[in-house]
Amino acid sequence: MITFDAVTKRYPDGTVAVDALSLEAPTGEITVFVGPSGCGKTTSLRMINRMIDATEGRILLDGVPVQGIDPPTLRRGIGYVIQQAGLFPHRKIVDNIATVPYLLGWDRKKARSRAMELLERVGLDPAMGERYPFQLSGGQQQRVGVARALAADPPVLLMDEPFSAVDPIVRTSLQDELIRLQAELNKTIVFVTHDIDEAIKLGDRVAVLRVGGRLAQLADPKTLLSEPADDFVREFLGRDRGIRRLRFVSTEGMRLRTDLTVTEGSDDPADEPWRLVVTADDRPLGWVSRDRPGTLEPYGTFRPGHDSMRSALDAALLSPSGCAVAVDGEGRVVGVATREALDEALTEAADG
Ligand SMILES: Nc1ncnc2c1ncn2[C@@H]1O[C@H](COP(=O)(O)OP(=O)(O)OP(=O)(O)O)[C@@H](O)[C@H]1O
Repeated sequence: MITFDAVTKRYPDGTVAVDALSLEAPTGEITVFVGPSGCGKTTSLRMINRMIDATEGRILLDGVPVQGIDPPTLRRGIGYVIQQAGLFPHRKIVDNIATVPYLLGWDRKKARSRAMELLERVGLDPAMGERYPFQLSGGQQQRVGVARALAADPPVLLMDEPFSAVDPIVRTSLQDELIRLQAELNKTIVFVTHDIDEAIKLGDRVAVLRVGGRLAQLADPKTLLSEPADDFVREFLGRDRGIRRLRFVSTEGMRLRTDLTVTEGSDDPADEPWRLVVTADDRPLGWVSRDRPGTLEPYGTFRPGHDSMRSALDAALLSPSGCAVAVDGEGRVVGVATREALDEALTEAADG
C-alpha cells in the first residue's frame, strides 16, 4: 500500500503543485490520479519514486517512509511507464526490456529470456525483440514500455499518461490489455491521466485533483459518477455522467423474450413487427420487419450478466428494431431485450 500523508510540494519558485495530499493507494489495486492540466498529478506520482522530493508530509510504501530509502533501491521495486515509452533508440527491443535486469546484474541469458517472455505477455510477437524502437508503431512501443517496467517484477507500477500519445483504437486495446495483465499480476498501480473515461475504465479507485494539487474526491468509479462531491467534480465528469453510469448497471436478470426468433428458412406465421432470424445453431443473422420480409436489417448483441447496460443500449441503438440481441459466451442467441425490457431495467437502476 502507498500512503500519502499530508504531502505538499512547493517548487523553488513558490508554485504549490501539491497541497496537503492525503490518500491511500491499496495493494493490488489501480488507483488513478485524474484532473485538469497542472493539478499536480505528475508531481504526486514522481514523489512516490523520489524523482521529486516532497516539501512537507510523508509518503509511505507498506508503512516505510520513502524519504528514508535511497532512490536506486527504491526504484528497483517500482516500475515506471511514461507517455512516449522512453525507449533507448539504439538498443534492440529485447535489450530495452532487459534494462533493469541488466542493472541488477542478472546474467544476460536469463535477462533476455525474461524479456522475451514479457514481450509475449504484453501481446507482441517475440520476433520484435530483435527490432529497434523506430521499427515499431507507437502502440507497440507503449507495450514495450509496459514490458520494461515489469521486467524485474516490481510490486509497484507508476504509469504517467502511458496511453495518451496513441490513437483511440490502439488506446482502447492498450487499456484492455492492462486490465487483463493486472488480473494476472495484481500489482499496486498508480496511473495518471487527464481523461476521465480512462480513469473510470481502469481505476479501482479514482482520485480527482483540482489545480493547486488538492484532492477533490477519492472514490470508486461508480460512486464518483453517482455522487460527485461538489460542482468541480460534477463539471469535470462532464455532461455524459449519466451515460457513463450505465457501465456500472448490470444486465443480470433482464427480461428477455424468446418468442421473437425464427430459424432461417422456416415459416414465420407470427404477426410481430420485428423478428430475429437465426441460423440452425442459433447464431444471429439479422432482423426482419413485417413490412419488408425479404431484407435482413442490422442487429447488435450483448451478453446478459457479463456486459453492462451501456452495451445493451448500444446494441439496441444499432438496430432499427430498437431491440438488443442477448447472446451467450459462444455468440448464440438466448433471447431478445425489447425496448420495454430495457426501459424496465433502466427504471429499476434509477430507483436503486
Ligand atoms: N520544476 C517546476 N518548477 C516550478 N513549477 C513546476 C515545476 N514542475 C511543475 N510545476 C508546476 O506545478 C504544477 C503541477 O504540475 P504537474 O506537472 O504535476 O501537473 P499535471 O497535473 O501532471 O499536469 P499535466 O496534466 O499538464 O501534465 C503546475 O502548475 C506546474 O506548472
